[in-house]
Amino acid sequence: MSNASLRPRRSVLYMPGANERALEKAKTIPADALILDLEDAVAPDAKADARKRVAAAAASGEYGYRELTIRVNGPGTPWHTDDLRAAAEAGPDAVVVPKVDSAQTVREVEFALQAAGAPDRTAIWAMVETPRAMLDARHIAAASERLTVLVMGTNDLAKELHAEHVAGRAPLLTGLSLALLAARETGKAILDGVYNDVKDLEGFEAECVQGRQFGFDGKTLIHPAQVEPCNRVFAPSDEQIERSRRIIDAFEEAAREGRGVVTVDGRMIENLHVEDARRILALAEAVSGR
Ligand SMILES: CC(C)(COP(=O)(O)OP(=O)(O)OC[C@H]1O[C@@H](n2cnc3c(N)ncnc32)[C@H](O)[C@@H]1OP(=O)(O)O)[C@@H](O)C(=O)NCCC(=O)NCCSC(=O)C[C@H](O)C(=O)O
Ligand SMILES: [Mg+2]
Repeated sequence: MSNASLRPRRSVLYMPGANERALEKAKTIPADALILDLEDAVAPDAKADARKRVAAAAASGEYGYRELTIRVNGPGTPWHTDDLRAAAEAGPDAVVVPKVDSAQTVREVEFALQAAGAPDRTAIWAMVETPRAMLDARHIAAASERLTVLVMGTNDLAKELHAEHVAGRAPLLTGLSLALLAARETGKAILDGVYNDVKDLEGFEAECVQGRQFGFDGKTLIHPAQVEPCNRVFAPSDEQIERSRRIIDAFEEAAREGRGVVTVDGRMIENLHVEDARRILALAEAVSGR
C-alpha cells in the first residue's frame, strides 16, 4: 500500500493568491487541501503582492487540518526563483511546481528549496501538464523522495495537444493513464485536473466519478461549490466500508482453516483483495475525523 495514498486528498482547492477574501474564506471551506496560487490565477502586476500574501497565509497556522500548499510560477519565468525562496521561508506542507517536464526540473527545485532552508516537512508536488511530462512521467515521479504528489494540469495538457474539452475526456485519457501508472509505480499520490464549468455541478460530479474509477486520490478544484460533491465521491461509501469489513473477516476465518481463497457475495477473494479492503478502511478512518 502506498503511504502517499493514506492522507485524504479528496478535494484540493486552488485559490488566487492575490484574492485576500478567498484566502480568508478558505479557513472555513472543508477542502482536504488548498493550493494558494501564484501562477495562472495571478496577473503579472499582482505577482509580488500575491507572493507576500500567500507566504503570510502559509505561515499563519490558521488553516486547521487542511494541507496547505503554494503553487509557484514555473521554471524559466521571471518569478520562479523569488517564489521558491518565499515558499521555502513560509514552510507550507508542499510547494506545487507547474509545468514540470523532466526529472532534472524536480532535482533543481529540490536543490533550490534546500538551499533556501525549506523545512523537511515541505514536500514537492509536481504538475504534469505537457506532452513531454506525460511521456516522461515515471522519471519525474521517481526523481525525488521529496516529491509526494503528481497533479494533473488538464487545461494546459488539452491546450498543448490541441484537444477539445469534451464530456468523458477521451482526448486526455492516454495522458491521465500514463501519469497514473507513473504515480502508482513509484508510490506517489495523484490528483485529477480541474473542471472549468463552475455552474455545471452534474457534469462536475460525473467527472469526479470518472477520476475515482481511474484510481485518482482526489481532484483539484476551482470553486467552493465543488468541494462537497468531490469529498463525497472520493470518500469510501458505506457500502464499500461494510463490504471491506466482510472481506477481511471472511479471509481471516478462511486462513484460520488453512485456506487461501474464499468467496464473498459469490466473488473470489484472495489476499490482494484483502489488501485493497484494508486500504479502503484506512482511508475511511482518516476521512471520518473531518
Ligand atoms: C472561477 C472563479 C473566477 C469564479 O469566481 P466568482 O464568479 O467570483 O465566484 P462566486 O461569486 O460564485 O464566489 C462565491 C464566493 O466564493 C468565493 N470563492 C470563489 N472561488 C474561490 C476559491 N477558488 N477559493 C476560495 N474562495 C472562493 C468568492 O470569493 C465568493 O466569496 P464571498 O464573496 O464571500 O461570497 C473563482 O472561483 C476563482 O477564481 N477560482 C480559482 C481560479 C484559479 O485559481 N485558477 C487557477 C488554477 S486552475 C489551473 O491553473 C489548472 C491547471 O494549471 C491546468 O492546466 O489545468
Ligand atoms: Mg496549468
